[in-house]
Amino acid sequence: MSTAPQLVVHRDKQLMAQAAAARLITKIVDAQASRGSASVVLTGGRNGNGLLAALAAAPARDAIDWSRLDLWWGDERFLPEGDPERNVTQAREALLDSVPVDPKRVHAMPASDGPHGTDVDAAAAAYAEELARAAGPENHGPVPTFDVLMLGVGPDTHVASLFPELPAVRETDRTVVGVHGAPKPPPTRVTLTLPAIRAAREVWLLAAGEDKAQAAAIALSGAGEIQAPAAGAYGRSRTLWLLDGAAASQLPRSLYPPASA
Ligand SMILES: O=C1O[C@H](COP(=O)(O)O)[C@@H](O)[C@H](O)[C@H]1O
Repeated sequence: MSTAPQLVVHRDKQLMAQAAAARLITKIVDAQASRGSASVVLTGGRNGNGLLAALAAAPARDAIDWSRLDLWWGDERFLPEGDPERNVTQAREALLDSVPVDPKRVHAMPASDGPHGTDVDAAAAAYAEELARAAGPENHGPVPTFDVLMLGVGPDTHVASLFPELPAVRETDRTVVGVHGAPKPPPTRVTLTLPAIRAAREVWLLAAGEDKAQAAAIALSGAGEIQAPAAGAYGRSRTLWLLDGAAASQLPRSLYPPASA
């Protein structure tokens, strides 16, 4: 069942990143207190990396027990290990190299020079198996119930590497698929599908900047998920859109929250 999106609009991009980082710290600490460990799905892109950099700079990051945190990715650019365009490379630079994460709990998606070579479909299947192995009987299907799954919203309404009208956004069975011919470089990618995204307790969509304004307005105004993948991303208990004023500037007034800062 879909959860109705809740919106929080912050003054600007920097404040949004800092507030989202604070929110994430609290979520992780609470999950670790109640379930022993936490699992978070990271996103690539400017807003996702901005949040990670804000988290790295937040003194409260030390409240997290980094050894009891599983990190997954919503998508990956299928490039060689260490390529600066890979989402995991950027996450390492923004945050992961400066905190004591357990390397065994950092579940990066495969690289194009990894065990599956350039076979992106095999790489996607391997990640699906890794997720299935991590899912317990208490979870809802072949992926763990992630505590928080974050998605940067692209200017064309894509989330993860689910681009409008491409086959990946139509997938209803598999949890991870290879993407061929993505309109944003690089063309070959690995992505979670909508069914995997919807297994998360909370899905947070990040949209900051003027170039996200139209995408946010379309996705939040009743568009279909095939044409606007962001519209199909929701969590089991909560779907939260975190925006800045610029990204919220084209939202219908009926959606604009009364007083957020
Ligand atoms: O390529 C990607 O783009 C989106 C959005 O990125 P942004 O720079 O426009 O914020 C991101 O969510 C995705 O993870 C990434 O692979």
